[in-house]
Formats: sequence, C-alpha cells, structure tokens
Amino acid sequence: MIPVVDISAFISGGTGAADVVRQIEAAATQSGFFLVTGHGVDPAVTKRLYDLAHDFFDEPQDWKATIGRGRGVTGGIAFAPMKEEALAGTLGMKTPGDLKESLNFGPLLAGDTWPDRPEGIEAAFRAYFAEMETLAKHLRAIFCSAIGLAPDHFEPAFENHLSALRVINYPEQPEAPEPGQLRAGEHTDYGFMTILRSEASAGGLQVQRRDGVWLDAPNIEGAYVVNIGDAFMRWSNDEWVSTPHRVANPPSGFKGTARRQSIPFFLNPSAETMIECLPPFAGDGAKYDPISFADYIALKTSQAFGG
Ligand SMILES: O=C(O)CCC(=O)C(=O)O
Ligand SMILES: [Fe+2]
Repeated sequence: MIPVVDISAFISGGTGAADVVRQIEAAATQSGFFLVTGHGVDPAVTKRLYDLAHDFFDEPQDWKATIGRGRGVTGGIAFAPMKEEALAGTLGMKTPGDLKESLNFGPLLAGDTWPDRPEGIEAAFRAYFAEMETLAKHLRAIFCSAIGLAPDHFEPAFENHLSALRVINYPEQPEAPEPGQLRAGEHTDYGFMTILRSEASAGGLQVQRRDGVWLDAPNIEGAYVVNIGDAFMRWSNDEWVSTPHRVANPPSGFKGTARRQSIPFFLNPSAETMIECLPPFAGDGAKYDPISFADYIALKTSQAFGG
C-alpha cells in the first residue's frame, strides 16, 4: 500500500525516469504516501541534526521551558513542550495533548533567539533545511511530469516558501497514556507535501487506509516517507490525496526502548501563491474556488479550532 520508489533515475535523468514518475503518480493518487530512496540527501547532515536535537531533548525540562517561546525572530527557533499540541483537534476531535515535544524552524517563520547549546544546532537545522529544499525541488519536477505540467510550473510558488522543519521527540511512556491520547493524534498535513525522516520504534507512524484500517508505515533506514498535504490535494482537484495518519503509542507494558525521534519537513508555498485547480485536473470542472495559501491556512485553522 505504501510503495518504495528509488528516484535516482529521475534525478540523474537516466532511463527509468518515466517509470519513477508513474510509480509516484500511482502512490500519490491512491494512498497519498510513498517512501523514497536514491534521493541524494547527505546522511551526515541528517545525522547531525538528529544528534543535536537528541541532545537538546535530553536537557532538563526547566531549561527547555525557557527556550523558543517568543516569536520575535524570523528564522528563530520555536519549542513546543510535551502535550502542548493535540493534532486530532485539527480534525475536530477532542483529545488530551500529544505525548511529544518538538523543535521548529523555518527561515521565514517566527521563532525566538537560538539557544547557545547544543553548539551548532542552528547550523544543523539550516543545513538540513537546504537538503530538503533540494529534494523537494526534485519531487516537484516529478509531480509536474506526472501531471503534464512544465517541469518548473511550481517554482515561482516556492521562491519565498513558508516551509517548516520540525524535530519531534516521543519519549518513553513510563505512565499509561490517558484515553484517546497518542504520541500524535490523527490528522492530515496542511501544506503541499511532507518529507519525513521516520524512525522504527515501538509506537510509530500509522497511515489510514481508505476503508478506515490503520496500517503501520514501513521503515527503511535512510529512506524518506513522503505524503501529499491538503493544499496540494485541493490544487489537484482532489485527484492527489492527503491521507490521515497518526503516531501510535508503544504497546502497554512494553519493556524495550521506545523513545522515537522523527524529522518532518513541511513543504509550503509562499503566502500569496494561488491554490487554483491545475488545468490538467479541470476536465469535469473545478471543485473549489481559487484561494491564496495564506487564506487557505487561515480557513483550515478556523475550521479546526471552530473559530
Ligand atoms: O512522527 C511522525 O512519524 C509523523 C509526525 C506527523 O505526522 C506530523 O508531525 O505531522
Ligand atoms: Fe503529519
């Protein structure tokens, strides 16, 4: 259900590029999820961010609580402590807060002054963000090829893109979660697409099949999980699907190590980008009115929080 696609032939322009495009199109229109290998992301850059964020999460709670709470610095750091977010709320479900904490960064997003430790954490975030920008550009070109758009069709929309990079820590669960409480509640992602560095653990990523059954997403070391977001689903007139997913708790009584750290990169277009039915999908008429990405996010947020 969640295929693994080696995209190296597309990146190098070799024979097999067309096959990559067809595999991604099939996944994006069926489950909205796929794994990519052969993506060219530098594993050392990934490891550095992973390790420094791990060190940050190991710091005492009372110190962490002083970090990343302000919003006065563009390109600063934002820290969300345990249980602050309940993702299922975005689907109108009332649950206790998610059993995770996260560090969040985007070059054009508001945050706070970076902490002086772990040393190099800002540079690690920025370097990984740049790797994700490169991979995202390849994926956009694959999408264009699949849909029948010029290869650079989406590029103007990503000149001042509002993408966000997040490292999430899901700690051990020495106490049983409350009823309905998960590591990350059921949700869809809002943006264009998400590129996730997942991690195998007891209590991991699950994706909802169309019949409602939850399936464990496969984990392949070094591969990225890619999923389509709501904004791209709307852009594609619902042909490419944004699928509900969540992060399960470790089984109760689990005795091994269940700490998990994931790194999602949420690819978003610029605020003024118009989300308007792409011409190849307009055959039977556009289902939605054109809307700017900024207005779309405001609409989603008000729907999720009943505003
Ligand atoms: O941690 C994960 O594997 C997924 C997290 C997620 O879906 C999200 O933060 O949007
Ligand atoms: Fe998500």
